[in-house]
Amino acid sequence: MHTPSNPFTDDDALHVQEDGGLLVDGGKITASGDFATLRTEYPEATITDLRGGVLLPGFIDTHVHYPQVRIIGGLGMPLLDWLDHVTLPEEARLSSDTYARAVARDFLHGLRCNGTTTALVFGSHYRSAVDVFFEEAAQTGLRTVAGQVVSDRMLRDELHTTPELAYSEGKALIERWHGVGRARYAVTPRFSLSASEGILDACAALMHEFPDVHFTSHINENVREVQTVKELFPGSLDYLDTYDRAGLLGRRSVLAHSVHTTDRELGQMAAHHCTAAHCPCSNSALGSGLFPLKRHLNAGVHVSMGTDVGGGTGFSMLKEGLQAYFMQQLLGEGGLPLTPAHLLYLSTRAGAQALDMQDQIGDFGVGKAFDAVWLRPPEGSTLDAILNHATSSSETLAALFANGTQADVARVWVGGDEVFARAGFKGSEVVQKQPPELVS
Ligand SMILES: Nc1nc2[nH]cnc2c(=O)[nH]1
Ligand SMILES: [Zn+2]
Repeated sequence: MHTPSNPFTDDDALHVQEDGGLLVDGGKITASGDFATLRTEYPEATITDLRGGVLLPGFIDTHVHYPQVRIIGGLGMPLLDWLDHVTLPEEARLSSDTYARAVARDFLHGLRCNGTTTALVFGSHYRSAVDVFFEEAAQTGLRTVAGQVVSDRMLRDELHTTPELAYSEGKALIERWHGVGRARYAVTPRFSLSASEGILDACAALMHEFPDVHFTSHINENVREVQTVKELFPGSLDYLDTYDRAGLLGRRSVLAHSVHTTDRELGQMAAHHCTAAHCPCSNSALGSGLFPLKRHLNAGVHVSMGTDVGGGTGFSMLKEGLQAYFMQQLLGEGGLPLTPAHLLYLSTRAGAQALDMQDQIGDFGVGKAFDAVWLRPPEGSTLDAILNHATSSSETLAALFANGTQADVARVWVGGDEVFARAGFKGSEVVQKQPPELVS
């Protein structure tokens, strides 16, 4: 199942192929269709038998923090208290490369065992911890868009930098990592609350010098945060304007949360072709608010989804999709009722568009990379029972979002390379030269 078009504008966006096949060559999809037909057309192809499960495009998480994997689940505090008491002390521990490497491994494992194949990752404030992250990411084969997080006020001294250092360290990281293997770079001021105009200008200088890097930050997440930003930037019209004035907004800009965004800001986000990364579990856990999805879409703002680990509650994009659905339900008249097709789109293709990678990933179209997650619930599990009795593909997809967890992820590929296999599902155990019924 995949969504090669946008279900918010196309009622037939969900494509389902029962007993389908994908021909993969050099990591890319070169043909697709009915399995029996493909088998006849390509009799020499090695067959990976994925019956008994559902194959989806790999999930794309467009907002997730690598230093926060070990503090997931700090409930009971609003954003600014949670940052002070839980998050920033942990982020300061990444001054040790040894600690950073262990955290990076935990983080990357969390992504791939949940079926996430591409992520836009908030890095560390420490340059060396960002190097460590890219080194470890290269080992896993995942696609990552990541960058050094920069701030120069309001956090804690050891996490602050200067505009000069932010520029020089950012430049060195971009030259070392951007476009190397599956890595890309994102210029990442933490949020305007912890950024002077000088540091936003340093970020803009990097984006001017390297026009194809990405930009990401937070926006309008929490009422106290929004009020503080207003006081810190008296010359700006609103929160978005603090980034806009610096020249940071464009097609590759992803702004996380956008819960309390005004109509003026939405209009400007649309005009700049920015993406809002919706993080429903985090918004619920930190009590940030109910994301106005309808207002974003009506204004023409592209929306993707992120787990926001560790403000969020885990790496599962299935859980994130379900929470997005819940929150729209809770908004009543103001909400947008979401179908399983919307949830799949938000978890996959919408993320590819946010990263301007829609020509390479996000669906199973011919020419796309084979980035995929095979969901196969353990035999005897409740989800297994539900799927065995589902009467339509839409029911199946709804059940995956409502019930699916990490335990249901059996195999994961990026560019045709297997990056995760659950015990009992290692590649060789299910790959045959010929399907069993042809063996005499
Ligand atoms: N959710 C979230 N919001 C932020 N705003 C600034 N930093 C953070 C963070 O780490 N998490
Ligand atoms: Zn965040």
